[in-house]
Amino acid sequence: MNVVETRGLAKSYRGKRAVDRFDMHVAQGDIYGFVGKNGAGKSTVMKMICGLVTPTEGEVELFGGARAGGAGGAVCTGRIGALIEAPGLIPNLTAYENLMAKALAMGVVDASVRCREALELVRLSDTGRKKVKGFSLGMKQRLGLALALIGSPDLLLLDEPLNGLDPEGTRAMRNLLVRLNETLGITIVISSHVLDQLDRVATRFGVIAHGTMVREMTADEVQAECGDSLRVRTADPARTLALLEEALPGAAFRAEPDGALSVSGAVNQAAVAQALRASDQTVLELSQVRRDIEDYFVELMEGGARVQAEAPARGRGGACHV
Ligand SMILES: Nc1ncnc2c1ncn2[C@@H]1O[C@H](COP(=O)(O)OP(=O)(O)OP(=O)(O)O)[C@@H](O)[C@H]1O
Repeated sequence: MNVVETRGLAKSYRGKRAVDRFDMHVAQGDIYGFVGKNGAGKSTVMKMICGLVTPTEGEVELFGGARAGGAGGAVCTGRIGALIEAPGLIPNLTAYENLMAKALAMGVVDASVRCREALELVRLSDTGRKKVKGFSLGMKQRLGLALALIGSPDLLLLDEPLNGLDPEGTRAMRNLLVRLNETLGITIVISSHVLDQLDRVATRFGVIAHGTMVREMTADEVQAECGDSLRVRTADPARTLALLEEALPGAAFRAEPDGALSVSGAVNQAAVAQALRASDQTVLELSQVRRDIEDYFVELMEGGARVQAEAPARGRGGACHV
């Protein structure tokens, strides 16, 4: 079952599209890495999912039950915990008091027990009488997460939860998210503009550029696409490209800045070597390289931006595209 599915979702601010024709699919149990540059539309999408912002067009389906636009959002908000923008902590209260304030406002049964459990989960049980204004950024982020956990949500929406954390804080937060996902079965959507914060935890990725979904893929698909490629350098790159394109129809080629060719897809080193030998090319280099995941996502984000820039003016209410 998809916990979140959006269809043709769009949001305009003062006539300008922040999100457009946006289709997203988050399956139950996913840790969904939602990746996009600053201003790509991640927060706006997350706010529409949890009902904080009303879509201009399209719909959000949550937990398999359709709801059009912002209508009906209240039905599901109890099942969603969100940490979007600042966590809204009260600086003069302790961690426990902050949690209790929210739990009581939500009418949570056994509020005290639930708050202590949440503190335990985020490893803040030992903060006692310390006021939140004295917390580190990492502690505040973890308390923000504990606030989002009040009400025992099935889905967590976390907007840039790793922003500004030092390496230790980042690791603690990542481990915590994996624990919540694995032990409590919570589906988690985490947005970030920095991929290396996500690639160790996400099981699925969605890449957004200029408000539109560029690509969704599982972590395994990303690994496969970032798998080994070949680097070929010869004295005559243009001729080599023409030759390899003809000899290896299943391969994809990319010119590197130094004149080398990167060859990926259904191809192996022996096939390339054979094609080059057959044409009497002088081979300066033929080696296997692993593609950098960060580079791959940047290419996707920039590819999406190009598609967006080249797209003709659209009418309103069109079909969904991925
Ligand atoms: N309330 C608003 N009023 C007007 N424009 C807005 C509003 N909220 C967002 N926008 C615009 O919508 C676009 C998408 O913003 P959004 O915050 O969703 O992006 P983001 O991917 O979350 O960026 P960041 O990583 O910087 O948080 C931006 O151009 C932003 O300026």
